[in-house]
Amino acid sequence: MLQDNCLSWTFKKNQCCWGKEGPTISVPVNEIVSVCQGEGEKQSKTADAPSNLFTVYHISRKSAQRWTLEATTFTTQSCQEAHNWTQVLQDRIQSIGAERPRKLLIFINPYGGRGKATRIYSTKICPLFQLAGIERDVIETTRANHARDYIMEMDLKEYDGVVCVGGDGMFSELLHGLVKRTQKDSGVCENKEEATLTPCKLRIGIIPAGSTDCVCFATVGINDPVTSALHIIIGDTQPMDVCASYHKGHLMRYSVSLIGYGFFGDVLQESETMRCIGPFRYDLSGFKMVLSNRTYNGTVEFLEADDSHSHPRDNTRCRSGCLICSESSERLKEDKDTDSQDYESETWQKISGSFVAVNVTGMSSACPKSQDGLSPTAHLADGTADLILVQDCNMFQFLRHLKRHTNKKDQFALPYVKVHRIRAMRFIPEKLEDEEAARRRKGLFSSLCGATPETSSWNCDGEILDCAELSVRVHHQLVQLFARGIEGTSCS
Ligand SMILES: Nc1ncnc2c1ncn2[C@@H]1O[C@H](COP(=O)(O)OP(=O)(O)OP(=O)(O)O)[C@@H](O)[C@H]1O
Repeated sequence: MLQDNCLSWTFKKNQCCWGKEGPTISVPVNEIVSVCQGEGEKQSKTADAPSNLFTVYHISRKSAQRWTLEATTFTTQSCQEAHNWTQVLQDRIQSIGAERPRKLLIFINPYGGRGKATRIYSTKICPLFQLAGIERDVIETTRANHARDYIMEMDLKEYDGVVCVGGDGMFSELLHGLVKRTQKDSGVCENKEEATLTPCKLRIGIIPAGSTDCVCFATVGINDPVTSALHIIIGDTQPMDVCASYHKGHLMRYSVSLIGYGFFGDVLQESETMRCIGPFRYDLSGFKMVLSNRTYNGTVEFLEADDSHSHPRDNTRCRSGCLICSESSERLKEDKDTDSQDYESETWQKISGSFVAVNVTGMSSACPKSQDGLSPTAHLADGTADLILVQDCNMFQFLRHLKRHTNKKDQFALPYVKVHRIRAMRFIPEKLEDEEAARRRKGLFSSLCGATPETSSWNCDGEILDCAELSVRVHHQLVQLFARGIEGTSCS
C-alpha cells in the first residue's frame, strides 16, 4: 500500500506460525534507494523476460544509528502490475527527491585509516551509488592537499556535492577547499575578521575511512561507511557552523570541532614526535601531558551568546531536526539585517589567569571514545561554540575532569572548570618573566616530562597552529553536510 509517501506491506502468513500474519513494514518513500522490475540481483539476467515481480531497495535500521540497505521483492498478479508499481514508485521518488545528488565528486585518500579507504569505496560504497543512479567522478589523492587544491581550481558546476573517503584530515581539506573557493568566487576577503562569509552551496559527504572520524560521528552518530553513503544517496542535509581562527589579522584555519590551547595543543604537538607508533601516539602523548600538568597564563575575552535559547549546561542534546538550530536561522538573519555584525562595539567578557586548557568547540565533538563529547549540549548549527576553560588545577583534578568525558558525570561541575556559549573569542597569552619562573611552577612530574614552555600552541581540528595569540569567530551555517544529525531524543 502506498499512502502519504509511505510504502507499507504485510508479510504473507508464516508457515511456521500457521494462521498468523507476518509483520507489517512501513518505509517512507524518501528512504527508498531504488526500485526495479524483477527479482533483485537476478533482474539483469531476466531483463528481457517481463516479470511479475518488483524489488524495492530501501533503508533499514539495524540499531539506533546504523543503517543498511535491504531488498524486498514483491509478487504481483501480472507483469503489467509489477511494471505499474515500479513506475509509480520511481516517479514518487523523483518527485520528493529533489535534494538527492545526481553527480558527485569523490576524493579517496588511499593512505587514510591504514590504507583501507580505497577498498571500502570499491566494495561497499560504489555499488550503492551505482544502484541509486548517482554519477561519480572519483579521484584518488596523490598528496596532502590534493583535494583542497582541486576544489579551489576546477569547475564544480556539474556536481551536487563533494565526498571524501578518509578521516577528519580529508574532511578538513574539503572544508577548506569549498569555503575558500566560495569566498573567492563571491569576492569576500577571508582575512577580514568582521567579514560575513558566503555560505557554500555544494554539500559535503563523509565516508568514514580514517583513523579519526570525529566529524562523521558527531553528525551521524556512528562511523559506518554504508550508513553515511545512504545519507548521501537520499540527500539528507545538515547545516553546520564553522569557526574561523585568525592570528594578527590573518586567517589561520577553518574548523568545526576542537580548537584547543594548552593541554590539547601540547598533546598534538608532542604526538607529532611519535608518528611512527600510529594512532596510539595520542594516548601516549596525552598520558605524558597529564603528568606534565602544564599551565599557561593569559587572558580570554569572549562574546557570550544570548542564553535565553540554550546554554551549555541545559542538559539537552542537538539531534535531528534540532529546533534551536533551525530557529537560529531566523534569529541571526534579523541580527544581520540590523547590522549587529560589528562585534567590536559589543561588550566582551574577560577572564585572566592560569589555564591548563582553553578549548573552543563548535559542536559536541563526540567520538567513539567519548560518546557525549567535549561539550554534550553544543549545537551543530546555531551560530555558537562552547568555550571551556580549565583553570589552574593539579594533575589529579585535571584527570577527574578528563575522566568525566567518558562517563555520565558532568565534566563542568568542578570548581576549576568554566563553560560559556560564545559567538567569538580571543586569547592573549601573557609572557612569563623568565624561563626559571616557568620551571619552578611545576613539581616532580613536570621536571621528568620537560619544563613548561612559555606558551602552548593551538590544536585546530588536529592541525597545529604555531601561535599563542588567536581570535576565533563562529560563522553560522557556513557549510552543509549530507547528514541529518544524530537521530534520537533531544533530552539527555
Ligand atoms: N595521497 C596522499 N598522500 C599523503 N597524504 C595525504 C594523501 N591524501 C590525503 N592526505 C593527507 O592525509 C591526512 C590524513 O588523512 P585522513 O584524515 O584521511 O586519514 P586518517 O587515517 O584519519 O589520518 P590521521 O589520523 O593521520 O589524521 C590528511 O590531512 C590529508 O591531507
